[in-house]
Amino acid sequence: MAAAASSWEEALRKMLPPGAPLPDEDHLDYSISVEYDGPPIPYEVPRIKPLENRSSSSSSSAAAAAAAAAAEAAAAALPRGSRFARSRCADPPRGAATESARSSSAVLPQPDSDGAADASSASASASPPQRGPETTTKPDLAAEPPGDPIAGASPPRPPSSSSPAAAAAATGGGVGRRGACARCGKGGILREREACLACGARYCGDCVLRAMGSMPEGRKCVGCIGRPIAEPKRSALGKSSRMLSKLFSPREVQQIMKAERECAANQLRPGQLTVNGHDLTQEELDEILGCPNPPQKLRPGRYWYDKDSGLWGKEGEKPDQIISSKLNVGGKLQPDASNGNTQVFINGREITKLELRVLKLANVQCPRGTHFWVYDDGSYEEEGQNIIRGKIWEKASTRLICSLFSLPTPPENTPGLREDASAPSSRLIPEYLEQRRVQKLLLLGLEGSGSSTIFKQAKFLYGSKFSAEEMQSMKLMIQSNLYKYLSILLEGREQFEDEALEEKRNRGLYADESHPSEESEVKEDCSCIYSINQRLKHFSDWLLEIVAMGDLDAFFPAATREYAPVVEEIWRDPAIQETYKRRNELHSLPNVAGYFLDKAIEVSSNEYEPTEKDILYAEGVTDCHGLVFLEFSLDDQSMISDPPTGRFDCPSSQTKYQLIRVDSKGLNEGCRWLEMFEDIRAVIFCVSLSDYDQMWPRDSGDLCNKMILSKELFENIVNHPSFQDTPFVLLLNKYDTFEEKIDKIPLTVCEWFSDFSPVKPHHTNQSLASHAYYFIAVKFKDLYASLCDRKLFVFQMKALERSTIDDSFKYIREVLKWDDMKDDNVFAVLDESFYTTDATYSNYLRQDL
Ligand SMILES: Nc1nc2c(ncn2[C@@H]2O[C@H](COP(=O)(O)OP(=O)(O)OP(=O)(O)O)[C@@H](O)[C@H]2O)c(=O)[nH]1
Ligand SMILES: [Mg+2]
Repeated sequence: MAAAASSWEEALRKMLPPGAPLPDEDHLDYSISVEYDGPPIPYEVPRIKPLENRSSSSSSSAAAAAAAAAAEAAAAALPRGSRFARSRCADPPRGAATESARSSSAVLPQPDSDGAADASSASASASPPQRGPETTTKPDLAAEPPGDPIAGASPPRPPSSSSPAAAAAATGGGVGRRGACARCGKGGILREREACLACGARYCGDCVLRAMGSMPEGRKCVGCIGRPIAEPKRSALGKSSRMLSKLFSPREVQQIMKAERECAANQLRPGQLTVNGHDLTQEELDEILGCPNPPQKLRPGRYWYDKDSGLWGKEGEKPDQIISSKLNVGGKLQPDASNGNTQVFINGREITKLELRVLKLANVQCPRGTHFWVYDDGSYEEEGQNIIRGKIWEKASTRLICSLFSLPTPPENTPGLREDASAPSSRLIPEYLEQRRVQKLLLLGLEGSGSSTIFKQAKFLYGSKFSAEEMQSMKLMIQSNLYKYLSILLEGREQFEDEALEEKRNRGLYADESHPSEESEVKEDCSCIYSINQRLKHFSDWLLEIVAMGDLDAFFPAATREYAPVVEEIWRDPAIQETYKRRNELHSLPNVAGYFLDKAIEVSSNEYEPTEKDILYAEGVTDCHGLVFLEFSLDDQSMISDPPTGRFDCPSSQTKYQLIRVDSKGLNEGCRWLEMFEDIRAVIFCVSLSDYDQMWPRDSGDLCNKMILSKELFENIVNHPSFQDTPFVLLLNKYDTFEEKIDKIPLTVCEWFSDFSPVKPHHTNQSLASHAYYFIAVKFKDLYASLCDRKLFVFQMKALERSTIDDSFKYIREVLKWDDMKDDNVFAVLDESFYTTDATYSNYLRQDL
């Protein structure tokens, strides 16, 4: 055991930066991702072993066993062959098994004594559910050994305050530890539980069937049957759990879930909903819930509803969904229903700023004072004009824009749904599931950080092709970039020439004093290695003038072919080649300049078609107003940690992602795009590691270190109100260039990193680049924590290597899962274990890894 622990420690030590202490069980996290590319590990990664539930040992030793098993299980969450070593830069583990277990809790919120678990336990104690009439119970359940878990026929029993264990469990104190089973009083917070949707009492796998019986209304204690569910649990309705799938066949689970969703007791009640200012009656509620396309995830609250278009939203907010139109429910739609202030109206409602912007993007003319009439198929006309001007949601691009900005679109099959009205289960259309599963990822970064390369790589990777139109504009962009690169070189050449001649002159003057006879020689020699001939000089002056006037785009690429031979000639000229050797000093010259200038003639030809590599290397990406987006799926089977098996309630194993890239100009211009995004799942912020010695002009024109500019942009984005609760992933890009550079140029040239002083201990063979990488990662993490007191996730990448992009998206997917778990509170996940949130956590409990 000790040997195993020390080998784990050794393995872990190799992954950490030299000198970093081994992580402490309480502080371990996964938030810096590094790729483990060492040799295969010579030992088995520990895996979970089944817990012996029926052990008669004391509760404390059972708890110890449970903790050990959970620890082991958590260690198994590092999948065999995983390329992601989860490492951390603080404090020591004791053996990797316990360590990984802690690491999961480090990513997740710690138990909170006022948390949901307690709340529901407390509610159980405050109002103990009544016993069902058909229930018979045994006298002392705490003393009773857990029976056969499949003994569904055994009499169920709700938690009873007369049972000491249950009472202790309910109050969260005494023998019953937090999260202990409300029936047998055993187990701790790490044990899996099923909770009653009404009273919140939690039961272990051995007791759940006895407590809940055949579940005619889903997961409720027998005594709670007929009672309404607790509202916070509404989102859990119909979502099964691991425990149920262990206890029942998939078909039975389906039936229980159907009952849970559809039984009368679990539905909303009339007084809970207000629509257009009127409380709904039972009939109106029935009409809403029974319509072909009812509101999804309906909760008690105040809503507005536009009968003509079907638009539906929360009072004072933008539309949220499009439901069936013409329902006879609620009062009259008020102009201020959604709190709009645009002076543009749809069916009498003043629309919100966001709706107006999207309408404009969709090319709908809507000056102030316009009153539209919009019908449920999206066709619209101006009030009183009787001419249908088009259909708002007709174009796929408009639907995508709506989806990017979280505005609803009618389901594709809206008309067809009417016919299915009689079948209640047809309401659970997969499309809604799909919609729910779209995750928006916002990709940002300073100019040149690599965000468009990442975007393009994702496009190549996940199968979406560049259209002919995009290819054409990519070609024009590459062609005109040739001139941009050339102008940077020519400008640099002029500067180097001036400096060289100046130096020569100074040397000449010096020589003049000591050797007056050389004077005339020096005066005559006014050329140097950076000098070009008159013809090229003429071209150079002309080009630099165009650039200075900002007219480059007007001249090129129209002039591309005409000047291609000159470009080629200048590029090959020794003076330019000498200048190119000093490209480190030409900060605005991208690394790819040489690549494209080398093939100037080919690129300039009419027939030129950019290759995949050209597209990747090209700076920027063709876009619309600085915004590009891409929709793709990741095969959930390829998760870093494997998904649970047998997920019967999740038909699609593909989560859709929308990758949205806003270019740096869009960010500079008052972040105008950012405020339009609402439900961004994660902000992916890209930083070029190799920027630490680069200078870049601020808006004011003053030069500033580029890493500092990245830092400032990062701070602005983190502080942006749109992203207050959004997880951030930092992609530290261009690690390849960074590795090359770091040995030549010290990291301390950037003042933010002036305290970098690596000490290389003997026991690791980590490179300077890897030290420096960690240092930068931790700088950003500390900065982030100081701004918002959250954890920043960091990923190292080389965007030109496609595999690192794939890995980064898989890492991001994991981050989203961790974030989901955080939202739902891991203890709730453990206790209620709904599939929607447990994909990662389930690995800690699986036995078949
Ligand atoms: N060596 C190296 N070059 C990279 C890497 N990632 C991107 N580049 C290059 O860096 C340059 C800038 O990358 P972009 O993706 O265009 O940067 P950006 O963030 O989109 O910046 P703008 O397009 O200027 O807004 C391009 O020439 C890329 O080919 C990398 O990991 N390593
Ligand atoms: Mg770019």
